[in-house]
Formats: sequence, C-alpha cells, structure tokens
Amino acid sequence: MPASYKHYAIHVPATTANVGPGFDVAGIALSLSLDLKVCIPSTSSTTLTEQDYAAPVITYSGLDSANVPLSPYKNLLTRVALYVLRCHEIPSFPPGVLIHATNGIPFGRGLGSSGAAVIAGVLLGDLVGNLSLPRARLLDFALMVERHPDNVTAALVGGFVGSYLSSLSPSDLAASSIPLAEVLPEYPTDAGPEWGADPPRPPKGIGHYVQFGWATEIRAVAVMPRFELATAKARGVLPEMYSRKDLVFNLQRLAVLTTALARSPPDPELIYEAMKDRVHQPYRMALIPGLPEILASLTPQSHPGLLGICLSGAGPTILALATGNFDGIAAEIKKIFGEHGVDVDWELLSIDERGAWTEELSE
Ligand SMILES: Nc1ncnc2c1ncn2[C@@H]1O[C@H](COP(=O)(O)OP(=O)(O)OP(=O)(O)O)[C@@H](O)[C@H]1O
Ligand SMILES: N[C@@H](CCO)C(=O)O
Repeated sequence: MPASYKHYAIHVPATTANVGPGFDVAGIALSLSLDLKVCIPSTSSTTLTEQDYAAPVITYSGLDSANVPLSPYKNLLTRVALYVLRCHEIPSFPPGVLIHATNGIPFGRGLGSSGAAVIAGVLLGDLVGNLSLPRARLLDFALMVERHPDNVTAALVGGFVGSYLSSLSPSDLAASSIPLAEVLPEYPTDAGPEWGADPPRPPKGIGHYVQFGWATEIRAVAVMPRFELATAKARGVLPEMYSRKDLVFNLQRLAVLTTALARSPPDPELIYEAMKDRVHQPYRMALIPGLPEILASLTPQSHPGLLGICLSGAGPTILALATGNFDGIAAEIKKIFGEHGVDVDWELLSIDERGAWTEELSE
C-alpha cells in the first residue's frame, strides 16, 4: 500500500442532445452530474512496463451503479482512459489508482450518461498520464469514441452548444472509422492486459463548436420514463435519406432556435414552433409510448410558461423548456405517459455553463 495519495475530483454534467431540430448538432449541459474521485499514489510513475501492470480499483455509488461493470477493462470510463494513455505510449494505469464514481445521470434515458462517461474517461486518462491536453484535443479523443458530437461537446465545454465534425482527409477518415471495439479493446481481466498494437490516434481537429447565448430564466423540465432506450437501438430506426422538405423544415427552425433561446424575455410562440423536428422524432415514436400525444398536446397556450418540447437525446426522456408552471407541465407529461403504462420520474434542471472540470483535492 503506498504511503500517500494525491486526490482529485472530475466533474462532468449531464446533457440533452438534438434540442428540437438540432439532430446530432445541438446540445445543452444540464445540472445533473457524473463525479469521480481519483486517488493516485504520490510515488507512481507513468513510465511503466508490462511487468508493472496493475489494474485500478473502481467503485460506484448513485444511479444505476449496480449495472456497471467494475472490471477496468470492461468499464467505459477506464477503457476510454486507457485509450488516451495508450495513444501517448503509456501502456497502463500506474499501480494503486483508486476511482470512485458517484453517478447522478440515469443510464439510457437520453440525458447523455455515455457522453459524460466518455468525457470523464478522457479527463481521467489526461490526469493519470499527466498529459495536460488542450480542450480541443480532449474533444478529439471523445469523438473517436462517441461519433456524434452533440452530447460530448456540451458535456466538455458546458452551456448551449452547436457542433460539427470536420471533413477528414482519406487517411484520417480511415483512422477515425476504425470500429469502436478496436479503439476501446476489452482486455481479458484475469490474464492481464494484452499490450497488442498501438490504437489509432485521433486525427487533429475532428470537432468544432460554438457556444450560443442562453436566457437565464429558461429552465428544463426533464421527464424520465423508468425504462432504458439504448442510443444504438434508437439510431437504428432512423432512415438513411431524407426529403428536401423535411431537411429545410429542420434547418429553418434550427437557425431561429439558436438565437431565440438567448433572447430575454423568450418568445414562446417563436420557440415552440422552432423546437419542432422531422429528422428523428417521427421515427422514434414507435419506441416511446405516448410520445406523439405529448408532443401534440402541450403548447404555450395550454400550459403558460412552456416554451417548447422535444425528445431529449435519443429518448425516452422528454425535455420541456419553460420559464414557469414547471409542476403543471411535468404533471401533464406524467399523466400521458401513465395512460400508456409508463412510470416516470421528473426533475427541474438548469443549464450548466461550466462543463467538465478537474480539481485537486486537499485531503
Ligand atoms: N458512468 C458510467 N460508467 C460506465 N458506463 C456508463 C456510465 N454511464 C453510462 N454508461 C454506459 O452507457 C450506456 C448508456 O448509453 P446510451 O448512449 O445508450 O444512453 P445515454 O447516453 O444515457 O443516452 P443519450 O445518448 O440518448 O443521451 C449504459 O448502459 C452504460 O453501459
Ligand atoms: N444525437 C444523438 C444523441 C443521443 O446520444 C441521437 O439522437 O442519436
């Protein structure tokens, strides 16, 4: 057992992705979080050989913690951290690292739990490897793992964010197209790590973003059904091709929405229409009982205070942006879900402007 440890904390916010018509583009960081406490032996070295291999010990508390694999070679956080380390010629965690995760983001509900875990993993690798990577490079690593930028960008930088992926050169495209299973190898646990070939480095500058303004009186009512919907499944129902009419419908609304949510006081009529979508919600309705009725029946007229309503991320959570009447809005959504046999929890959330951050703790 090492004589002393250095203690750190890593904080990553939840996110809602898509934001109305902004499929794979617009995300908002919200006031739920994944928090890691990381203890690193003061004496540890990053110049390890295979003989020095020692797996970190991971523990969890909070939401869905019973469902997380604790093997560092299966857990998403540590697999991502290992990927970052191995891209910097550091083959493993230094011996004796302890990680405790306190999870406040429910899994598979459309509130960016996997995006938060990916960002936490990138920050963990950066911390343990003593790498001090700039934010843009941290984002490159995150985008090698989660290929749509809306959750991870908002989780990393905070606020209401729009992002796009660069057009890559053919060789960079080949590197970034390597299957995730190869980017994040699952090593056998009992035999120790297989050092194998170096993983593909992320091309530089994969993702670009801009932070939009946000009217501070706007809050987010998140109504979370008590069932998980895996993002992969919810992406599987989307078509490959869209009509020009539907694309223009979304582009027109997104252009208006990004500025409308920054104006104070917010204009409910403008925002309500600008939060409509024809790119993902219509196709995901079959996966979320009650979604068509919820989107059709709550309006700024029926529920004063409501600004707009949409699916949060890949669902099944419903996101209602509002300036008041939060209980009334949540109660109506809960009622409609109830009529479809779906139990829910709900939370009133604020925007998180800070994004992800790491601190050294004194104890
Ligand atoms: N803190 C965590 N630690 C380890 N694994 C996690 C953590 N958070 C999420 N995961 C993994 O990610 C999965 C959920 O990812 P998924 O993309 O399906 O949903 P989501 O990220 O919650 O929703 P969305 O992407 O629509 O916002 C979980 O089932 C779990 O395997
Ligand atoms: N833009 C993504 C967010 C979910 O992670 C989707 O809707 O599939």
